[in-house]
Amino acid sequence: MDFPFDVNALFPERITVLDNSLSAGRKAHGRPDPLLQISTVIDELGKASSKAQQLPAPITSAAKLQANRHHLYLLKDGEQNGGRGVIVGFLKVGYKKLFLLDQRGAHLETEPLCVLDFYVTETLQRHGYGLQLFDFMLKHKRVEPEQMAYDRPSPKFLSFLEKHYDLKSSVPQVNNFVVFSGFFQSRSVVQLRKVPPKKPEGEIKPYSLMEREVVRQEQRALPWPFIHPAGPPHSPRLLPSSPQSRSLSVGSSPSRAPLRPAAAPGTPSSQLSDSCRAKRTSHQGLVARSNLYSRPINSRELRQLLAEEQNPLKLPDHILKARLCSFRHLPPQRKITYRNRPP
Ligand SMILES: CC(=O)SCCNC(=O)CCNC(=O)[C@H](O)C(C)(C)COP(=O)(O)OP(=O)(O)OC[C@H]1O[C@@H](n2cnc3c(N)ncnc32)[C@H](O)[C@@H]1OP(=O)(O)O
Repeated sequence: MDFPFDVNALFPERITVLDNSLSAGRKAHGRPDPLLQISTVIDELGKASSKAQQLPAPITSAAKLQANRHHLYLLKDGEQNGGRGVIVGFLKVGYKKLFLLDQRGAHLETEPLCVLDFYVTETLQRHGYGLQLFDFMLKHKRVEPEQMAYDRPSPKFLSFLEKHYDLKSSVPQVNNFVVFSGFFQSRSVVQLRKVPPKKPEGEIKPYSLMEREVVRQEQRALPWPFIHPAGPPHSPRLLPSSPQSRSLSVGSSPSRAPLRPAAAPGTPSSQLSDSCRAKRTSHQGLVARSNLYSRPINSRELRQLLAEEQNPLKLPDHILKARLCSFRHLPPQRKITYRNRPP
């Protein structure tokens, strides 16, 4: 990527490390860094990178770099463009607080160094420039590739990591970050801290845990309401906190689509995250519908509810109510008492 100014004068080193000061280090003839030109370079690279990754907007810009404690490594080829130099690419890293799941599904709070953006000019890709940038950064930060987290890595980047650093077995996460199996063995990532256990009334579990649970439950036991909890018969509200509602949320219904297998190594965790979001929404809808009843719903009703949850054209609640009533041919008023009036 060339610019209408002398890249060599702006960036004397082959690889320049920029931080939030946007200073390229050595000041030319005692003058301050030409901030405007450095900003132009960063902004143009950010745009090119987002285009290459088909992102809706750049995730790298001069303004963003100034506002964060990230490091941006900028690689030039000083001999091109009539000796004025061209920019070959960049790599941006920074520390992030992340909640990650280890191989056993334990939830950990971590603060690893993350690769946030990485780009080599199209015409210069697959010439080893990416490796030069990455190796430089590893030495500068004194970190190993498996100790790092990768923010939604592209297929090219995943291929790069596998080829150069033999990183291929990723540990599925519920966020967009990818970590590899060595991550949790590494002592230096042990800003690792176990997240204190959630209260029983806590949130829905991460998807990967839910999947494990449902497999176990499907193998072992019938879901609620086939097994009734030891609770009063007229207190059947499915609270999101109850273990029953959790088993509902993980798809124990026979009518639910087959479970996806655990994310394959290298699969971008964004897909997992999307699926997780969908399942949570479904769970919440299901619980909301179940809450319409002042008694435990039976197995047929449960199946019907699950089927409705899967149906993109969800039925209005009053039709759903009528359908559920028709199961036992009882008039609606004897059958169901609403806790909440239907909309
Ligand atoms: C967290 C993130 O930043 S994700 C975003 C990553 N960035 C992008 O996807 C933007 C477009 N891609 C690029 O800019 C570059 O391809 C980079 C930065 C990923 C790699 O830089 P390069 O200079 O091409 O890497 P380098 O030459 O050192 O290594 C080449 C290896 O990278 C991978 N790679 C690079 N380009 C490609 C490609 N077009 N298709 C598939 N794999 C590729 C391959 O493993 C390749 O080895 P191979 O040629 O033997 O198959």
